[in-house]
Amino acid sequence: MENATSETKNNDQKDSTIKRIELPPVPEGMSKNQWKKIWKRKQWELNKEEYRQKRKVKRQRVKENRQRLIQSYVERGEEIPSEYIREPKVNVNQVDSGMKLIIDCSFDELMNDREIVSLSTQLTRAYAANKRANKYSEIKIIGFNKRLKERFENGLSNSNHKNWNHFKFIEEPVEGQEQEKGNENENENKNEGLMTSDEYLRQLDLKRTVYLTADTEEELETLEADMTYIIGGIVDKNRYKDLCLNRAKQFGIPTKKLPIDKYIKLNGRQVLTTAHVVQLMLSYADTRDWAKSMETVLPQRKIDLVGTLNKQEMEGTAGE
Ligand SMILES: C[S@@+](CC[C@H](N)C(=O)[O-])C[C@H]1O[C@@H](n2cnc3c(N)ncnc32)[C@H](O)[C@@H]1O
Repeated sequence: MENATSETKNNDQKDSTIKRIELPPVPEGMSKNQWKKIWKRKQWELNKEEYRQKRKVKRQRVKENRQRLIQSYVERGEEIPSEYIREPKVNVNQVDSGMKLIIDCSFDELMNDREIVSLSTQLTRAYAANKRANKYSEIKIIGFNKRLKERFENGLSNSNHKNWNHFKFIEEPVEGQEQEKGNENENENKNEGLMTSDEYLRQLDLKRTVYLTADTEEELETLEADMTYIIGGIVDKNRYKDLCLNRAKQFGIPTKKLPIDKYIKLNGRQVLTTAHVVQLMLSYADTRDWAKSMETVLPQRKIDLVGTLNKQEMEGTAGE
């Protein structure tokens, strides 16, 4: 044990790659606490790559040790202790949030190939988040066609997306293909069959549906069970302002924006990625705490820390 401790100490001492700079004097108009937080973040930014490397090496070491240990139990014919058996990546205790989410992916022609790949990755993130959430949501992907569908069927063929739990891909019929209803379709959209995204949006109950968009005035204050929230499935680097707002208007669907401004201050525009919005909704459905959800879901670089702390101090909204 002693050896292990001194080895760790030596490793730390040897680690000259981590740059540490003493806390400079507190800038005027800022509290010491605020400054400390900001300084900590700056130090982290400075050493980001080194930390990433360290984490990678450590993960590999832990993995190898674990495999060696397990192997030794197997070779001795002994039962593997429960602490070495990995928890499944599924949250077995999760309950239905009652909230339904739709990701509207009807924007193929507005994205380039890289953006399609990015959107597919975001959908896999949304699925992973839903699997782990304490409160899951039934999530439907509408407008599933063209390059996105191709990406899942070729590039991501191992993802087994047709069998994802609580996640349905509603395929669009391709031209000349007959509309299927019922169970014949072997993919997961058993009840809906093939359906265009427009058809899907048209049959929604407008009183129980909200299209989320950053381009509207009204804020989403809380989430209600039995409501359907639509999120735009597009990666557009802010090229198409009002795109989803106009789509919602076209179908008479009420629109709301996330109450970001009330809780945190963001660097740049308040337009989030599709995956972050799904994660935020799942987190809020569980915690009922916007500030906490935003701080855990959104990347640090996106949050303006000083602005956020000032805002929360002034408005008393931290953890509200
Ligand atoms: C990358 S954004 C797409 C931006 C696109 N220009 C549009 O018109 O929505 C992905 C989706 O996340 C949701 N979203 C992003 N930021 C949001 C916000 N601040 N409030 C509500 N929804 C937001 C919207 O549904 C949006 O369509």
